[in-house]
Amino acid sequence: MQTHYLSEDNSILNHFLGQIRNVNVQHDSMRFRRNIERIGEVMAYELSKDLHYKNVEIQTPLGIKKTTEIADQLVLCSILRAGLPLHLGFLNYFDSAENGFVSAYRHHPYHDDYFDILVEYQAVPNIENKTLLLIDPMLATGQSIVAVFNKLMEKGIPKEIHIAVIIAAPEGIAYLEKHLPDSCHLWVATLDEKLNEKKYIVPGLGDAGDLAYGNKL
Ligand SMILES: O=P(O)(O)OC[C@H]1O[C@H](OP(=O)(O)OP(=O)(O)O)[C@H](O)[C@@H]1O
Ligand SMILES: O=c1cc[nH]c(=O)[nH]1
Ligand SMILES: [Mg+2]
Repeated sequence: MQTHYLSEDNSILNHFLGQIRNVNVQHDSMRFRRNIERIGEVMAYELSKDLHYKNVEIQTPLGIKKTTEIADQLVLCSILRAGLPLHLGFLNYFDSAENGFVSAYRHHPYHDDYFDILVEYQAVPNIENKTLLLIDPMLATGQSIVAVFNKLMEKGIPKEIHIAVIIAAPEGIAYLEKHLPDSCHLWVATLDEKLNEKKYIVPGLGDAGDLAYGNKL
């Protein structure tokens, strides 16, 4: 797996990342969602440098300009709920992409310390031979992404696969390296220290889904 880290240079990306982490700012849920969306826009721009392009000629009012356009057929697929605002950011830039949505949640069948991932809802277009962007803001254990990835592969084999996350724990990256094909690209906006005993990312930001959409039962 080829992993790309996006926040190593100074840029406006770090400003948005600071706001989604900051306990004095992140509880403004409209700003939180908008910042996640803005991060999606920055990530889409960075990822676009790695796509394939075709030559085109554009007719302007005064002449013809030779330029390039994205040649790939993109499918954006995000994991509910927290993937929604990040998905929107990617879609703002990749506006002709097809879109898929898959649910995944941590299910605690016995006690708080054990969970498995349930993938129930799927609304996904044909991904065969296309460029799949799998989108989720948080890569903690990596189990949600791998569970969703395995479900998606039942539907077809994409030509290329990019996974885009905002905050990643080293444990999650190691899990993806073990369970996903080597050809996958992983795009990480920022790398954190570790997971805590509840498998939350430290320092992380807390629960991305709750911050975006409120607490759930
Ligand atoms: O790497 P993992 O250990 O699988 O954890 C990461 C998952 O946790 C979050 O979703 P969550 O389960 O909180 O659902 P939500 O978006 O509905 O809040 C996040 O958006 C990922 O999908
Ligand atoms: O730190 C974490 C881990 C899983 N899900 C989140 O939203 N945050
Ligand atoms: Mg959550």
